[in-house]
Amino acid sequence: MQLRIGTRSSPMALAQARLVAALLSGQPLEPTIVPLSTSGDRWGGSLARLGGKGAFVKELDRAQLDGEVDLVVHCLKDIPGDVPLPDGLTIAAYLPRDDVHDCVVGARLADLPAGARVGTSSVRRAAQLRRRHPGLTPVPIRGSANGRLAKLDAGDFDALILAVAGLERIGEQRRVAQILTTTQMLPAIGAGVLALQCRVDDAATLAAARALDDASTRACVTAERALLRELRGHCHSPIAAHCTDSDTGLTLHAAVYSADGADLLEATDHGSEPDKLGVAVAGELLAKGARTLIDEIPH
Ligand SMILES: NCc1[nH]cc(CCC(=O)O)c1CC(=O)O
Repeated sequence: MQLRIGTRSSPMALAQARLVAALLSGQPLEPTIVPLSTSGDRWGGSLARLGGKGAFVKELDRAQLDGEVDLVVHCLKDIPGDVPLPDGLTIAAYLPRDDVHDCVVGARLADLPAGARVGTSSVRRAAQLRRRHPGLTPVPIRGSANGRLAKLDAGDFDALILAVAGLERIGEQRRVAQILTTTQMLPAIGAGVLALQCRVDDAATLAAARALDDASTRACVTAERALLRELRGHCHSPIAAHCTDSDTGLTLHAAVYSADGADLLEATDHGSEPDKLGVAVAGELLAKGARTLIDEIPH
């Protein structure tokens, strides 16, 4: 049976699709990769003007609903948290979480001089950077991870903040100068997790994808995404969270920042039911005033 995997065309997305194809290959499946170009990839301007991060996933979703592809591989981090998945689509599997950390490329943060330009477009990363390193200047950057590395090499920036998992996927992990601990840089919701999306009526693809689902990762990201949903966070929200799973159950730690990093609200809770845990931690953050910080930043 042929199984067409739809993906964005960036080197990172193609690497992810190849990884999933390798995991799925074997009788009776013959995975093929169908690279699609999304308006998010073609557009060089501000993502906010294109409708946010959703620009990267919307067109893949449409191609899948139209039957052009059978399986779509998304970075979970890129799937909007404030809107439900389109009707007719479901996440059949979450692959085991890769490295969840952000890192610095080009220099260690402590070695950078005052005023150094640190490339990141993430409100979450910029807020945490401003909070811990007020002397450094976060500067917006767009494009694929490979494109960002090229801009660093061209001298446009003094350092970059990127996800370790992304650099590993494009074979550039040697460029990591400093791994940031989750205390130094609390990760994005869903960081390091690949989501395998299927049509709800496609039993054959669903069955193949479900075999790759990692239950522990599913529990953790279900808690993280329940939090995001309750906070009504969008891709420009300064929200960070990390859920871990151990013998004693799930622990969800979450934070909401002001864009300048001056304000920080934090909450941590334990539990065994992922959705309830996410709702509980979101409730604590809202009780502390998270709504005001989140709504300060335009969608
Ligand atoms: N926003 C783009 C994006 N989406 C997922 C990853 C990396 C892999 C991951 O965390 O799943 C990246 C690149 C980055 O943030 O450096």
